[in-house]
Amino acid sequence: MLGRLNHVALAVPDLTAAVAAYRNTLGAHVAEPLALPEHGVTVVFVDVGNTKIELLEPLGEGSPIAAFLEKSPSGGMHHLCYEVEDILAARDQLKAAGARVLGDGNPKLGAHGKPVLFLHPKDFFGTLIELEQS
Ligand SMILES: CC[C@H](C(=O)O)C(=O)SCCNC(=O)CCNC(=O)[C@H](O)C(C)(C)COP(=O)(O)OP(=O)(O)OC[C@H]1O[C@@H](n2cnc3c(N)ncnc32)[C@H](O)[C@@H]1OP(=O)(O)O
Ligand SMILES: [Co+2]
Repeated sequence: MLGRLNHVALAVPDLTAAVAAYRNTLGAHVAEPLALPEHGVTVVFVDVGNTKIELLEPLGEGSPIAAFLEKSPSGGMHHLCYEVEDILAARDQLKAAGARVLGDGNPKLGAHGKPVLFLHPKDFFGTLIELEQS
């Protein structure tokens, strides 16, 4: 089922500061911020060659990462995103195996304009998993 690691997401309290640190201190290739109001975040992708780092900042009320940042005010690793060839087949296989698919279970378009789903962190040893259709 799992393909390549598409990105590792880091929730940050201040996206501007995180972009400056990655661009200037770490010398990384940093893309422009992308507001995703339907997901309650603003994201910036950092290309590190073999995968991407997704820097996430809350956007608007009720952001799904607000509670995470309340628990970890300086930020932290938020989720891993794996690519899957067929996200609906993957979803059905995971549900049949008893995994919890978050939301209404239907894929939404993510930051790359491809369908994504999330799996509950409690079902995967404390790590929030995102699946993105490759
Ligand atoms: C899709 C656009 C973009 C992209 O890449 O294309 C993105 O990635 S957007 C990313 C932001 N969107 C999401 O994260 C959507 C999925 N997330 C959720 O549905 C919630 O955040 C959820 C259910 C994971 C947690 O919700 P909430 O924080 O309100 O619930 P709790 O505080 O009750 O947490 C329950 C339990 O889970 C632990 N938890 C929460 N978040 C994480 C996390 N990121 N990693 C690991 N564990 C997490 C939390 O600590 C609670 O544990 P407990 O031991 O019960 O205290
Ligand atoms: Co993501």
